[in-house]
Amino acid sequence: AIDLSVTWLGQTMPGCLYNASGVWCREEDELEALHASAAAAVITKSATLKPRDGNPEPRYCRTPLGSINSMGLPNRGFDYYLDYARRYRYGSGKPLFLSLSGLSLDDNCAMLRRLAEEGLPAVPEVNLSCPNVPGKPQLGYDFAATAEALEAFDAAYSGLYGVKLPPYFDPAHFAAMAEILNRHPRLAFVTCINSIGNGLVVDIDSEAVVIKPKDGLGGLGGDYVLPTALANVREFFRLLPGKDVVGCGGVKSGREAFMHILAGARAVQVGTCLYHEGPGAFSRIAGELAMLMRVKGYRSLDAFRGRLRTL
Ligand SMILES: O=C1NC(=O)NC(C(=O)O)N1
Repeated sequence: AIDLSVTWLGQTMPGCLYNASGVWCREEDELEALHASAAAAVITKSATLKPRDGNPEPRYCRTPLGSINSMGLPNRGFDYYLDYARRYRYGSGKPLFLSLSGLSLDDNCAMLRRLAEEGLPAVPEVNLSCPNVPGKPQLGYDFAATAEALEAFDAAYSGLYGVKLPPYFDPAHFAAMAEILNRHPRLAFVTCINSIGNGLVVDIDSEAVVIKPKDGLGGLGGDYVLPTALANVREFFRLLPGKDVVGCGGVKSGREAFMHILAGARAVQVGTCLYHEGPGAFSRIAGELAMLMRVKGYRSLDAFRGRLRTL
């Protein structure tokens, strides 16, 4: 039999696929649908301390190659997701991750401290990479600010946590970030990647952009981002010994999930594809991955994780 289970963060989850933060996870009924699906874990929409409406619509658009979004962190606020985390069924074996995207370092630390006080099994994934809040540059592109933030996170939260990284495009940037991330032993995982920020999709019929915020600039997902996502997974897999890398970006079938794991991913998140297919995507993709493994003679993910060959 094919084993798709993943052991990390001191627990074993029944599979390797779950949602990317932001997709199918803002409302409790969405989260419950994910938990009831073949998703092996659940992560909540990035929370800010207070509820947010987000950016004006249209703010999401599907394209033949994926998606563009400038949601602007619309969410129910930290208390809503903390309340959900209090009632979540951890006994299912499906971990719950809380995505935190504070609008300031103080907000991120306040949320981490509140979460620590609760002593819940939920694991924080701190979003360093939202590209869509006007006036808020992506923290992950400011190395000094990232270094300062991680020191503060360590002081605010005594458990294991992760960060959601933006895509990087230069070996010097991979090295600079790895040097910072490797200072933090309780930073247990990085999720690579968030959307490729500030793309521009043009509709030639209307001769206009397709989303309203930021004059049409938005984060790209889907086929557009797969090679960049795989590069970030493989580089951080090499550069962060002892940490896990979660793959996110361009996964729409067992093939891309296989690629992410081959590149080193411990687990794999699904965003754009989930947005359009719904939670049924998880059983389809898991089945395709299992079939691919069977054909190749792999019985578990450990048999090929990180074994991407170079020439
Ligand atoms: O981190 C984020 N990445 C995105 O692509 N969009 C959302 C958002 O805009 O809320 N946040």
